[in-house]
Amino acid sequence: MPNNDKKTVIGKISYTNAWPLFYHVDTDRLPFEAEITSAVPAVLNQGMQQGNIHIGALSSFAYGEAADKLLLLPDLSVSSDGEVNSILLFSRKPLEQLGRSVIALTNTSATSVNLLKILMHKALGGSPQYLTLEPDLDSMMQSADAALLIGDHAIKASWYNEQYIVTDLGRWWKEWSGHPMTYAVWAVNRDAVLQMPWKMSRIARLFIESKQRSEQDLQPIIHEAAARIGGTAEYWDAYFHNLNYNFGLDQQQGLRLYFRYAFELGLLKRDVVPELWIDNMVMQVKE
Ligand SMILES: C=C(O[C@@H]1C=C(C(=O)O)C=C[C@H]1O)C(=O)O
Repeated sequence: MPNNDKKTVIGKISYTNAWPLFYHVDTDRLPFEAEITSAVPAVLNQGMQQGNIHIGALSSFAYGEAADKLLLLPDLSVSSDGEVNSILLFSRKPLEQLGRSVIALTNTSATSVNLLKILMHKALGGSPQYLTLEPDLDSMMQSADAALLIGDHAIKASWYNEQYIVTDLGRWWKEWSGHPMTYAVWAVNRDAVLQMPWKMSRIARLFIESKQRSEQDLQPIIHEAAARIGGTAEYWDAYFHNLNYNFGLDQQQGLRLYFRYAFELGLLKRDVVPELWIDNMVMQVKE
């Protein structure tokens, strides 16, 4: 249970895709102590589920697993309406031939690995064998017919890959389901909301302000991404503009459907209806 006297901990996705919602978050502006912990989604998911991180970003699937402990913050997500460009399945064979194959999954993700399972099962009628491995394309492909990578690992692999077929999971999901896909959400611990609501809403405001400043001017983020990860400014400009950082009705419905399919396949224990924390009130997303 979060302790009011302890430092508030904010979870930050280390992948570039989430930068616009974190880039301008400056905890020095807060009238209380808060620290940011930056990690790949799988690590943040655990921290949020266990209550060691009070507020921040996590895989939407991990929110679904712990919806009884967490509430969603409104208007924040990492989503795409079709191609995402950084959730990629690299394969030796075309998709249709992967139904009985061995697929290596990155150990950094929760949403995308379960999205792949849903698509493989429901869209393709397949039941591959899955292995969870460190996100390294070459070593993953030594023990599998296909490999799923996300985030900067997927982006870098897409730059050097010459031999594998690449399937974009955002595009596959959109073509099959007709909906956008939400990969990351921003959530807050329910106990933290009860114990320190004003601190939590101050931090939630920092995310919204960061999003607004990023919308006004993406240039600093684009240039830092090119300098740190590689690639051209044009690449990053297109990448960030393609992602959607809202959590509107379209995204909510897409996520609700994803949760339903995950429940039907036994990947989630409950059929989760996302709940938002808005103006100190808890609201269910519209069905
Ligand atoms: C768009 C992406 O979304 C990410 C995918 C996640 C997952 O699969 O669990 C979690 C957080 C997001 O940052 C990406 O990593 O490329």
